[in-house]
Amino acid sequence: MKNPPTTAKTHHRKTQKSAFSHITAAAKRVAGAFSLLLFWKKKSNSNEPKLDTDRVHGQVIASSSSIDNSTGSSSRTQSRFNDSDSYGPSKATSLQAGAVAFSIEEIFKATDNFSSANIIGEGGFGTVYKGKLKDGSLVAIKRARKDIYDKHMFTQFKNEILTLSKIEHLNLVRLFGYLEHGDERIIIVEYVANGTVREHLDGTRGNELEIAERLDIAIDVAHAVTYLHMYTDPPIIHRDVKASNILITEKLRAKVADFGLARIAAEDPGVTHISTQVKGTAGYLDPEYLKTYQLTPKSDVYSFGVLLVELITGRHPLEPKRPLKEKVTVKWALQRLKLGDAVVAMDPRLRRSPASIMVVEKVLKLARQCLAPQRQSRPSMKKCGEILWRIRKDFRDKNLSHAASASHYSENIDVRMFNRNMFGIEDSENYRFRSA
Ligand SMILES: Nc1ncnc2c1ncn2[C@@H]1O[C@H](COP(=O)(O)OP(=O)(O)OP(=O)(O)O)[C@@H](O)[C@H]1O
Repeated sequence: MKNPPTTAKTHHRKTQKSAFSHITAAAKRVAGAFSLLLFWKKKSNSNEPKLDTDRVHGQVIASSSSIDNSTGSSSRTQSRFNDSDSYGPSKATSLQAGAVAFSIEEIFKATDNFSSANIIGEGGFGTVYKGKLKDGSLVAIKRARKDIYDKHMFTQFKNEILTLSKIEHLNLVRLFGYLEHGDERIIIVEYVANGTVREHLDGTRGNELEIAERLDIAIDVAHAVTYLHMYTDPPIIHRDVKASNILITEKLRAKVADFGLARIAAEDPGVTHISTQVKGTAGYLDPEYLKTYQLTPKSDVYSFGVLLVELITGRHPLEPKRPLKEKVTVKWALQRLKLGDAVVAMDPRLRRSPASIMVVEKVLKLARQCLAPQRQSRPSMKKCGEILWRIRKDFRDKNLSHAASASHYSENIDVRMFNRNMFGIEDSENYRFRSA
């Protein structure tokens, strides 16, 4: 891989800790930790195991009503995990004294008192500001909307930040820290200058990504998520892989953002999933996760499949204004693939060439695997990265051979031009006749 997963602070999990201690630690860390970011809706009173869905800023929160929303853990989760806390108060306090805890003065200074001139976005969590820290580093400062404040959840979220702030990967947006001050809840992350993949695909940013750039972005995302699945300790399931969570650098490389929905995965190899509320974004949700509430890394693979289709078609996963057959983009695109005319699903803004059409077909084939209804049939994220690498190599090879034959062709043209000038041959028919 071009960017092999590396880190200074996390390690490949080599040691098999006891299943119990891992699950216990994971459960406490994940229990409801990210509900704040989701604008968690208040508890359902029903004990019927039904699926409630709610939509906030395009996000869907679907939860079994047997779930205890105050902790964010399901009854099923609780039966698997107990309540001991690996981040006891003293440990948390000592860690909070580190770089992850910011002061309000630092944030005021960094954002020029939350000047509207520094606003760079608005999301489910609240307003996002661009800021500059004392040491000159640029950061994105995410200020929670006050109406979503929930102290209990934020406390747990802080614990999660302690874990996530240790994660470093070229293709992951670095989480620097947080601030809790009065009714302010703020998260500080690495600033990424060039908008989101969605903005680029929508044409509101940049000059429309070319197929090679889209391929690079897909590879970057595959690396980032592979890293979360395989090389963090404990493993992490992102849970919200989507085009608007992929930030783009000035060099058009991708960084996966928004660990707001991340879950620490169960590490015991015997535990294949964790049971949890269904959270994520409409159009990206793994159908098996929706059905069973069981979250595995393959749920990210499913969302990644949707992202691949987005990159190829340029369309949003759900396109309500389109004709019936085209409303669900993955269905439509995979149908075109099945009919042998994948090129119809190709973003009309992409340049058509034998090489780019080949990429479209191959990437859609990979997307089809990622979108398999049964998670066992989906490839791992690592495998996705490897397949994309091969596709990129094939693309480059094909481009090279195309360029070589084009230069051969242009040499012939030069000869023809020379002949035309020398022999006064005016039209191609004559040329063909005379040169034969
Ligand atoms: N690290 C960052 N660097 C630069 N810009 C960012 C960063 N994070 C967010 N933004 C900008 O702020 C916008 C809102 O981001 P945010 O993560 O709050 O919401 P979202 O992911 O777009 O939506 P949702 O919260 O509903 O998933 C983004 O679309 C992006 O333009």
